[in-house]
Amino acid sequence: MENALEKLENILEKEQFEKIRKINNPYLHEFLAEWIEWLQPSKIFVCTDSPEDEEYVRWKALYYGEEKMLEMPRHTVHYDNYYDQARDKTNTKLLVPKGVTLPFLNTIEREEGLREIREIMKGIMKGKELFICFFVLGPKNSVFTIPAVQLTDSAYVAHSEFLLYRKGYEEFVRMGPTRNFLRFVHSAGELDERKTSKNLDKRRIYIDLVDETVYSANTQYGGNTIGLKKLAFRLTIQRAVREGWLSEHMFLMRVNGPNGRKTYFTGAYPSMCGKTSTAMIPWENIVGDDLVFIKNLDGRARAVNVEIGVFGIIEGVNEKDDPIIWKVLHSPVEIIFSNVLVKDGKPYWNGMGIPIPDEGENHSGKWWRGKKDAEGREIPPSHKNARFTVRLEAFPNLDREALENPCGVEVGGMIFGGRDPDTWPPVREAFSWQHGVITMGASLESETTAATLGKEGVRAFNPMSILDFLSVHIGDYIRNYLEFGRKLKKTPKIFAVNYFLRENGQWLNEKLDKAVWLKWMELRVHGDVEAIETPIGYIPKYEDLKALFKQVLNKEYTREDYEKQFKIRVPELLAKIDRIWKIYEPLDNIPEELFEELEKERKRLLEARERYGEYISPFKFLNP
Ligand SMILES: Nc1nc2c(ncn2[C@@H]2O[C@H](COP(=O)(O)OP(=O)(O)O)[C@@H](O)[C@H]2O)c(=O)[nH]1
Ligand SMILES: C=C(OP(=O)(O)O)C(=O)O
Ligand SMILES: [Mn+2]
Repeated sequence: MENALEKLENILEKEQFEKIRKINNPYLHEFLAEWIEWLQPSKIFVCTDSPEDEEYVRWKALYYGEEKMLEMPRHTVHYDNYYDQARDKTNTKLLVPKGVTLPFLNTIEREEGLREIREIMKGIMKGKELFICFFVLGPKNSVFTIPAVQLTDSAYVAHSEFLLYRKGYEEFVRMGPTRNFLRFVHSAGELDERKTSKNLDKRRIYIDLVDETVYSANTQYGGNTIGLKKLAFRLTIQRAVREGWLSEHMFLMRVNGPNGRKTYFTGAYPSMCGKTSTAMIPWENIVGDDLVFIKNLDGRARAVNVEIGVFGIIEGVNEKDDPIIWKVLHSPVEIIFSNVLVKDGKPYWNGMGIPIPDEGENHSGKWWRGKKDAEGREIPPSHKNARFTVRLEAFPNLDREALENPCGVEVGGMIFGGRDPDTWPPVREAFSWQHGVITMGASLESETTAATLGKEGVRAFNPMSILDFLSVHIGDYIRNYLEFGRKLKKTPKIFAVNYFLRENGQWLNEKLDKAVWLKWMELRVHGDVEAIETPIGYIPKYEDLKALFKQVLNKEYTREDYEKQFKIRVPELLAKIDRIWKIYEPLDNIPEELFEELEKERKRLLEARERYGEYISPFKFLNP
């Protein structure tokens, strides 16, 4: 019988085969041979780490019409189908062995799922070119490194990955025979005249936890297709829980303290809830904006950015609030804009703070102001989930050393936050690791956004901002978190933030106020300021915030604003504990500490209500 390598020799052109032959890995060869036979591409290109191969992919994205050039050199625009603009939760499923169920997530029995996805993908690349690409997650040559191979017939997807991930071909050559790599098989499927996926009824994202392989078909939107991003995330969560580390939906940034002190923070907020905009605050430094790995190295929690680029939301990016992103988006560095309005070669998006043309091309095709979609809804100039893809090296505020350090950076603080209109104060600190993990991380709720298909603005349970990606039982996931903290010699402090408090339809905070919360948290990590003890954790003292508002934003911060923002909302907080309790109670396998910690918090709130009433001014806790 022919072995896999011989098969590949027969299928691939000589030049391409030589690239594969250099990788001495029968597991890779088998995977490639099997899938190439199944997908039946008409042409195959293997990407090494050379600049020429990357250039080839970039050029093919233009050649096949998946991207178009814009006026500014190195800028391109890509469109996804009008109905393919966000993550498709309904058709994303975890393949699980018979009899296994996982709370909250769509699952399908593995054999059945594999049969279905194979059927959908059979011959799907006829007439198309397959790109075989190698990358690594995390820095190279480190305890964090996870290699991955991507098969895709979308040059746009491959191009995006070259902007977002470290190249991994040489790593595969170096590794030799090993099964230890993640696998992604993607096809955009049949394309329409606008080069967007046509057969959305057959859109599927199937995650095989056994073979560490993710299949994605008949979709182009990055959140569904870029293998190393949210698809790999499901696989790495599983690995992390198995091996005792953390794979998280978090930004990683440096907050600059007094006298040049550098303190690193991670922040877990659900999609579209402020990770990128927080990590991009001009006077602080970004390391990553979406995914981190955290490991216990020598008793300290150390974190790396999984990626090297940003797939960021462009809506609302304007010169005033996001000066750095704004500048990068207007400079001739390599950028893919997706689902924005284009007129005369220039990209435009909602909320960019300058006049937007009344016509052009956007995610709906030819567009004019007032245009309605098939459902009768008016189409805005750009989609809410329109994005930009760019390398981090384009940003002047990048902490390059932290990005490249194979041992990562020590985490001083971990932040949890979401879109919460009425319950949590803007910032607070947990009493302990366990208190933070349970009452902040595991109790996170957030209003749904346009990052997923479906209704927006619905309050939803989203523990650690990870619910959409959770590939293990939530009880095991939380237990691993608690355990991770217990084993550290020094635990990071845990904080919760809320940028989205509303009263009478008005935000209680401005977008840049978060810069002040960050500075306060930095001071707290080092014990430089005191804080007020409340039933739900420590909150800032008015005087400290007043000084920080002046110093950081040159703004007057009034006592009234402080009281309004930081009052302890007992009824909402109690209702929330009830909601969270009810979610966890029926699940088996939830660590007992979770209920204990929630019960203690409930008791503290009831006592406070007894003494001070339902809505408690923070000043009350200062002078009881
Ligand atoms: N009201 C309000 N909106 C914000 C704030 N920070 C970010 N946003 C908006 O939230 C959306 C998503 O932000 P982004 O940082 O890209 O979220 P990510 O997906 O978590 O990285 C954007 O439309 C921002 O304008 C804030 O402090 N207040
Ligand atoms: C790519 C995504 O990430 P985020 O919105 O968190 O930036 C996504 O959710 O589709
Ligand atoms: Mn983001």
